[in-house]
This record gives sequence, structure tokens and C-alpha cells, in this order.
Amino acid sequence: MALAASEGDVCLPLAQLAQDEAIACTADVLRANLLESGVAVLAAPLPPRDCAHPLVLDADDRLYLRRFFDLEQRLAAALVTRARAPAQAVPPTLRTTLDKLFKPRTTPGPDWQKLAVALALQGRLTVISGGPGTGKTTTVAALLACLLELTPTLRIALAAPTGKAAARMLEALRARAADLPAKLRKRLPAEAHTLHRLLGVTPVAGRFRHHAGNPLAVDVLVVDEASMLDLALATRVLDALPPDARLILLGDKDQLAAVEAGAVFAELSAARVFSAHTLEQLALLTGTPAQALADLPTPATSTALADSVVWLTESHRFRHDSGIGRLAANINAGEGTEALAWLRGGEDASARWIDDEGARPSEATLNAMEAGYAPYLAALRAPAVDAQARAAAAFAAFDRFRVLVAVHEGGRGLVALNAHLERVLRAALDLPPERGPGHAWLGRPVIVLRNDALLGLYNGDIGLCLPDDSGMLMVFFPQPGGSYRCIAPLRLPAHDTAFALTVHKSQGSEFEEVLLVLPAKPVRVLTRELLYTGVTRAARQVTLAGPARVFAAGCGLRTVRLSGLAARMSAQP
Ligand SMILES: Nc1ncnc2c1ncn2[C@@H]1O[C@H](COP(=O)(O)OP(=O)(O)OP(=O)(O)O)[C@@H](O)[C@H]1O
Repeated sequence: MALAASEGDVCLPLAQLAQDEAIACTADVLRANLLESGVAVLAAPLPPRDCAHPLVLDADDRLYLRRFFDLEQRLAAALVTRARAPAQAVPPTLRTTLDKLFKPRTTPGPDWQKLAVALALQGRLTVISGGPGTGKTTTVAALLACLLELTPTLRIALAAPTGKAAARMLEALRARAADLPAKLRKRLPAEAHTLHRLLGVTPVAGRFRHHAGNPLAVDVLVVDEASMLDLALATRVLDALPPDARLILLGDKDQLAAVEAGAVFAELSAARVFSAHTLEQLALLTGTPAQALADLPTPATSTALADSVVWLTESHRFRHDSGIGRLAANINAGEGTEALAWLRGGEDASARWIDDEGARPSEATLNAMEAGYAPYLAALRAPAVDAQARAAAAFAAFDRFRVLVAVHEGGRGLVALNAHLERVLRAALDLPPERGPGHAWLGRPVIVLRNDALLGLYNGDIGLCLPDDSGMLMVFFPQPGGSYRCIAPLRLPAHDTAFALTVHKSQGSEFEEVLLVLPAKPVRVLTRELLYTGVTRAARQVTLAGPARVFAAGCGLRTVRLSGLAARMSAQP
């Protein structure tokens, strides 16, 4: 079970477990043995309160670690309670506001951004799924404008699983809110938090200061990059949210799931289903012709998350047929061979392919890696007025490009590519030979691997080693408001070099250009979701380097996360 959890699964179906070579018996025999031995207890529908069994078996023969069963049960109940909360009346005056915020469309079809706002105005749980640039943040800016118009004193919190994602969200929200009246803009939050910081980290792992007994003082919580939410964190967020607060989850259902167990966002946003009554209300509020909504699924029996899920599918950042959009669509559809045909033909400069089959990256791949960081090298060499100005220039140059990888080890993995780029940069800057792994040197980018609440650093934060105004090498981290704070290298929690990042660690970030280096052989972690997430980190240009068969195999491989969340939500009384 622990192995399954480490691969992201929340539970294991008994039938699958029974096929394991080490177990080799029927599911019936396995069930009887587990229950008789006292290792597992039946959930009917919940396990008895005071039992000490480490495993729980549910009515559909899913076997859980006790902790995961409790979390999943709690999360399902909390989500369904929120989704079923009676619809809130929306004053008709908001129709005028919505019309002002969303100009009539020039393209056919309903305006899903406007519909998403109308839906979120009525409910306490709204899940908005969309690929890059589909207007999720713009939608939230409009929603907050409507809510603030109704309640000027509304307490809004913005959060994301990583510091980078939180900072991007705040920046994007400010930009999207630029057209709002100044009195509303002023009331938007000035900060976005990591979820850990919002919930309040305590010295006890997994315990937060805010929970059901000490809820967050918020009326609306917006969580961006929600596909990175694992089961445990999602449960803590729901626990800490006051019952009448609104929760808005933004994410991309096609992206990689969290590193830890669970694929909460993908499960929540898998289907969008509306009741006939809600569609009627939405049509009224948004002025959408009922005909335009007629094709939407309206099941006879309501589903757990009916009227809570919206998909945004139109990218405003790049056209569907532009290189990055087209490649992302091919990957999502499992069309690796089709993608390779046009990538190899060099049809679109925004998506490039380097045929590279060796155990180590070819000359062409290494050249692309080094060329990508040439502007960063130039920024490190350039004179600067002061340390803050140098940090701003260095971050701007560093953040425009990133090397992404699927695996840690091997000649094409994270460690090897970081080592290569370190050697190249040190040679170019005439730095003395390495003094061993982990020390500071001018220009070293670092990624934080552990939360350190005291220092205010969180897993995934990225800093750059640069001189401070006294010439001492420090690690600079961006902070809200655009300035940089610096921390002595020796004080940093566990960290690593960050020229190359795993695709997992790149979630929540976006770069002008991305070079995605694939491994030499197909591996289990190289899935459709990983390729999609990697490719969609690029805003302007993506280059893939690897063997064609590895890319094609990855497009054909879907991530399967075993979980019972959807079933448990449907089973809620
Ligand atoms: N309805 C629209 N019409 C035209 N442009 C739009 C529309 N909605 C959003 N945009 C523009 O598209 C770009 C992306 O919008 P936005 O940041 O809201 O998308 P997102 O889904 O939050 O993106 P991300 O992938 O960064 O999370 C922005 O430049 C925004 O101004």
C-alpha cells in the first residue's frame, strides 16, 4: 500500500492486488484473509470509530491505508456539502455588470467565461478547468469585481500550491483587473499565498494553524494551479474554509497530478454537468440564448458536482493551430506520430524537434541548452547600479528559458544536465573549479526542496546566487511588490541547482522558451500528462529533444491514479 501511495495512488482495487505475484490468490480469498487477520476493517459505509486496523476495505473492494480513507471520506463529504449548498440569489443588477465586463462575442458559441462567473456567483464551489491562456484569471478578476460590487468588505484570499504559482497568479490578476473601476481594483488582495502559508504551517508535519476549529477568516478563497493539490492538502483546505465561504478552484484537468497521492482536480473536473434549472438561470443572467446551451449534458439524476464545473477551452494566448497549441492538442489526443510528422517538417517555428537518440544529449541539444541561457550569462556579466537592479536583470533573463526533464538520473536526466550547465557557466564566468556539490557560486540558480516557515521559503521557490551590495554572495528570492530579499547560502533549507527542472517541479511556472529533454528509453513516468504539462510551460517557443519512439510512447501512455473520490462523492447521502 505504501508503494502504491508513493506512486500517487490513494487506494488499490482488491482484484488488482490479488493478481500480484507475491499474493496470487482470488480477490475473495484475499478479502477474507485481510478481514479475518484484523489487518483490514470493512467500511460500511464508515469504519467503526475506535478500531485500530491499519487498512480499510470499502464496499467496492478498494483497499486503503486508514489515513487515506479518512482523508478521502472527509474531502468527499466537504465538497458535496459545498456543491449542494442552496444557490445564492444573484441580484438582477449584476446582469448589467456582467454585460459591461464581457463584451458580446464575435465568435460563435456561448461565452464560457461569462457563464463561469454567473455560475460562481450562485454557488459555494466552482471548479474552472482550462489549458494555458484560456482566460481563467480573467474570469476570476471579473468574478471578484461582481462579488465586490455586492459586498465591498468581502474578504478575499488568493493561494496556490507553490510560491511561484501564487506570485504569477497575483501578477496576472492585477494585469487582468487593470480595466476595472479603481474603487474595485483597490479592494483586490495585495498578496497571494502558498497554501501552506495561508493555512499556517506548524512544527508538526501535516498540522496547520487553520482547521475546522479555527477556520480561515475569508469569504472567498481562490486556489490557482489546483491540479497540484494532493488528497491531504485538498482536505486541509476544505477543513479550514468556513462553511459559507466560496471556494474557486482553477486548474487544468489535463496537467500532471500532484506529486503526493491523489488526483483531486482531475477527478473534480472530469465532467461538467448542469441541471435544467441552473441552465435557465445562467441563460437569464448572462443573456445567453437558451439554444446555445441546449447541447449541454443535463442528466435526469443530479451528480455530486452538478452545476459546479466549467471548462474553458479557447486559448487567447496562442491559436489552437499555432505550434504550441497544436502540439498540446496532439499530445492530449495521443497523436504522437501525427505530431512528429509536422514537428520534423519544421512547419512552425514555435514548436521544434531535435532528433536525439543517444544515452547523452547530442551536440545540437547541448547547444540549444547553452543558447537558452546565453542571455542569463550576459545579465550576470553586465554592470549594475546595485544588488536589487542586478537581481531584477538576472531574474528577467533567467526566467525566460528553462530546460525541463522527465527523469532525475541518467545522461539525459536532471543531475547530468544541471552538472553540464554548471560547468559551462562557471567556465564562461572564469569561476574557480567546483568545491563540491551544494555550495554557492555566482549565478547558481537554486530550487528549494523543503518548506521553511521561519525563513518564509517553500518547496519549489527559486533563487539566484548573486552578490549583495557589499559583494558577498547571497541567494536572492523575488518577493511581492517586485523587490528581492537575500538569504545567506548556509541558511537555505535543502535545495538543488535549477538550470534544469523536472516537469513536476515546473508546474505553476511559465517561460518564454522551454527545452524539454526526453530520456533515451521509454519510462513509466513519461506520460501524456507529463508531455502536455512540459510543452504548455512555454509561452513562445518549445523545443523537444529526444528519440521519436520515446515521444510517441509517452503520448500513448496515460497517467492512472487509483482513487475512490468520485465514487465517494456520488455515495454521499
Ligand atoms: N475573452 C477574452 N478575449 C480576448 N482575450 C482574452 C480573453 N480572456 C482572456 N484574454 C487574454 O488572454 C490572456 C490569458 O488570459 P488569462 O491570464 O486570464 O488566462 P489563464 O487561463 O489564467 O492563463 P494561465 O495559463 O497563465 O493560467 C491574457 O492576455 C488575457 O488578457
